[in-house]
Parts: sequence; C-alpha cells; structure tokens
Amino acid sequence: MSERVKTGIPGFDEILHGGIPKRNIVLVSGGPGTGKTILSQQFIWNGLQMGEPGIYVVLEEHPAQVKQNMKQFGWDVTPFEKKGMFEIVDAFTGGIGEYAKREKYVVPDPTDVGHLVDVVRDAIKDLNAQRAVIDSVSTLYITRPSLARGIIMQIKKVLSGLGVTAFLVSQVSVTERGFGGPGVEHAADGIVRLDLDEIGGELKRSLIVWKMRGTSHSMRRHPFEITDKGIVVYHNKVLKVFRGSYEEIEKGKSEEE
Ligand SMILES: Nc1ncnc2c1ncn2[C@@H]1O[C@H](COP(=O)(O)OP(=O)(O)OP(=O)(O)O)[C@@H](O)[C@H]1O
Repeated sequence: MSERVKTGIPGFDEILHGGIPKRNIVLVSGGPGTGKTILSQQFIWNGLQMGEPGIYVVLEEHPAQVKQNMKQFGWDVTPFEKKGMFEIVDAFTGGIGEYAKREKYVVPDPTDVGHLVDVVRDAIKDLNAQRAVIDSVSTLYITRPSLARGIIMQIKKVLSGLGVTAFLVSQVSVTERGFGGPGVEHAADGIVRLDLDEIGGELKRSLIVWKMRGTSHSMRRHPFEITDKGIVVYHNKVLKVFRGSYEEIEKGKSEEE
C-alpha cells in the first residue's frame, strides 16, 4: 500500500481507506460555507499534532483572521510558529500594513503565480513542511479560467516534488456541478467535494471523495458536522438522493436495499 498521510479528521481517514496517499494534491471543492476552509485547517493542525510541519497559503482572508478562526476550534498555531513548524504565506494583504511588515512570507501580487510558487517553495524548504494548503486556488485564475489547469500543474510540480501532501481549496457556485475551473479536476490527484443541501427545511452537510489516485475509497456521500472541535465525518452513514430529496440512512440499511 502507498504511504499514507493521516488527516486525523474523525471518519475521514476511514472513507479514504487509511488516509491520503503521500504527495497527492487534493482539490477540496464546494460551494460557499460548505466547510472547505475548516477541513483544510484541521488537516494542517492535525499534522502539527503528529509532528509534521505545515504551511497555509491565504488568498482570501487576513492571516490574523485565519489564526483567530482556528482558535475557536482550539487550534492555536502560535506555539508552532515559534517552533518553526507552521507558517502562513500571506498572499492577501499585498504586503500592506503593520502586520505584513512582521511577516516572513508575503506575496504582494497573487496574480504572479511564478512568484507565489517561489515563496511557497522557500517556506516549504525552510520548515521542511510535509503538508500545505492553498485557500483558495480559485482566486489565482478567477479572471482567467483558461489558465486554471496550467496553474494547478505548476503548483503540483513544486508541492509534489518536495514531497508535500496538499489541499487546494476550490470554490464553486451553489448550483455548479463541476469542481471549479476547466481541467483542474484532471490535474489534481484527488477531489473531495463538500456540499450543503436543504432537506426538510434544514441545511445538511455531506462530502464525497470523487477521486483519489493511489487508493480505493468510499464511493458514498457521507454526512458530516462541524462541531466546536472541528469536522466529524460519519463514515458509517450515507446521505442518499431519493426522488429529488435526500435521506440520511445507516450504511447497513442502504446495502440491504
Ligand atoms: N464553531 C463552529 N461550529 C459549527 N459550525 C461552524 C463553526 N464555525 C463555522 N461554522 C460553520 O462553517 C461555515 C464556514 O465554513 P468554511 O469557512 O470552512 O466554509 P468554506 O467552504 O471555506 O466557505 P467559503 O468558500 O465561503 O469561504 C460557516 O458558514 C458555519 O456554518
């Protein structure tokens, strides 16, 4: 079996049949508020707990806001920054402001993907990072979708070449069936799709592993919840589409049907 990187996210490694194959570049795709950022932060945080350094590349949120949001789940990264195990690569502030002056890894112009990749490479080497997140890659090609696949390939070569296993957050609109940009789904080694569906007047969260090179995996849509400790995936449950509505059923029962 290929070497696995444990996400440590309850229920998630089970549906991945042991974890993410090392060096896989995984697209975490979904609509607004589906939990892509929290899943990605949990992946990095759990890596730190396992002694694996990680970097988090922010394009959509202020680095200070990211750290604050992580704290609400009990994920305080500050001690890991001090130990040289964690760094945020800031491709958000444009290098402007007091905060940015204190930062080590800043990308003033995220449309310059070549520079972004160089800074990411430096950060990975300095930390000996094993895990990386880019939140979100969609920002890199939002105004030039035809470049999406090439940009993902460029990022993948660097990350995978350095032995890093990565989550790339990919935003799709609420109604979109795809994964966020022409061809990105082919360039990525894995795709995890997160969804939010209104069922009986309530929004229900679910995820499905659409693709994962190097391993078998569950082909089912699993419900998950966001708790005050982060994401919990119900690997024994399936969220089933049934005549235009969804039902949550126990895995055992669904197999009898
Ligand atoms: N402490 C919490 N407990 C439970 N649910 C929470 C908590 N904090 C945030 N959430 C839920 O998580 C959602 C945000 O998740 P997240 O930021 O990961 O979404 P996302 O998929 O990255 O969205 P976007 O693409 O819009 O940035 C919120 O809309 C809220 O429903």
